Amino acid sequence: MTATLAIIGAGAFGTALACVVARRGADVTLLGRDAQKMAAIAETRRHPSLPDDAEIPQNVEPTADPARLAGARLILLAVPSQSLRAALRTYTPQVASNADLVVCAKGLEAGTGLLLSDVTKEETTGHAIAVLSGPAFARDIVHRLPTALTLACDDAQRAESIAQSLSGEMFRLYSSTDLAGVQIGGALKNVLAIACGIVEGRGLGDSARAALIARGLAELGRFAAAHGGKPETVAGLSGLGDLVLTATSHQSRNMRFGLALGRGEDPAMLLAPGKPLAEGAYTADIAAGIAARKTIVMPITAAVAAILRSELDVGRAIEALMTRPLTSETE
Ligand SMILES: NC(=O)C1=CN([C@@H]2O[C@H](COP(=O)(O)OP(=O)(O)OC[C@H]3O[C@@H](n4cnc5c(N)ncnc54)[C@H](OP(=O)(O)O)[C@@H]3O)[C@@H](O)[C@H]2O)C=CC1
Ligand SMILES: O=C(CO)COP(=O)(O)O
Repeated sequence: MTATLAIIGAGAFGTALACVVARRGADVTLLGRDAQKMAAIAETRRHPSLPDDAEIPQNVEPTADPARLAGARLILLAVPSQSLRAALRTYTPQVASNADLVVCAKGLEAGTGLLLSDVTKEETTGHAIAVLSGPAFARDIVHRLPTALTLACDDAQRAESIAQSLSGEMFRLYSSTDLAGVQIGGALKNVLAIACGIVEGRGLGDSARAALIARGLAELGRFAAAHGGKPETVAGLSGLGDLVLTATSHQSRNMRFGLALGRGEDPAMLLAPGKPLAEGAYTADIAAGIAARKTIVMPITAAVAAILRSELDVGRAIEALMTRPLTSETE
């Protein structure tokens, strides 16, 4: 089988995306880095991070052989944000020069503060680069529950054609040209989900959560605007949509991470190797640094970053947020 679609990163999301595309009848290469794990997925047609009743279709080829990327014309990048640059360096030499690349991770790069599309641009030449983001848990996707996400690319026609080729049964993609706005929504909602988890873990009530979502969305909007993102993107699937999902569901790893912090667990222990991925724990510090340099008002993001650096305890953070000078809601 030579698949024209390949996914780099065989975690929960990469595998769910493989399932959705394969159900349309397309052959899919699912590339992971651990040959043993990939052989087990190929044998059992199950993924350890997905429910047992989610069978991986036979037209998905789980493999650890990068040579299998050669025939693909559309490649989804579904590794965690901080692994993206390394994965691009390892795998893109095997990728056809006319393949389109779709970034599916949600974060900013530590050290550079770059959007992941810009990391991809730096590490590749000549490929069209798109991003996929929006409210959808891997489990919901594999269970064929209705989901809607945004596919963004600078080139509107390319965004539409990639959205067409990935959309499937109960998996609906809307196209956009706002690469920055779509990525910033996906990255920052994880930080705000951690904040909402903290609020719930502390037992601060539903009113506090609602206030945090609204004021968090204002932060997300200011950060997006400073990077050229559009207000309508912030109000759409990849902004408000994903923020509401992640900040209110215990399925979210970022929300669960915040819950544990709110109950007093040590951030370092929660980030130890082998613990579930919480992208917002990295994004908080990166975004807070950018906000400080560019003077973007982001008190919630700054508080989450300070809690994670153990510079502020949760009680003091809440007190500081509630005693900030009163301002207009639109500032
Ligand atoms: N899970 C979800 O519901 C959703 C996730 N996302 C986003 O997708 C991204 C991935 O998340 P998710 O799949 O859940 O994470 P997981 O932790 O389930 O999986 C991450 C996968 O990436 C692999 N990986 C890490 N580094 C590399 C590398 N350098 N080269 C190759 N593979 C690598 C890991 O391999 P190994 O197993 O060998 O460690 C693992 O299989 C995140 O940015 C997340 O925010 C977006 C929407 C929904
Ligand atoms: O991005 C997601 C859903 O849209 C997944 O969120 P978590 O990474 O917090 O589980």
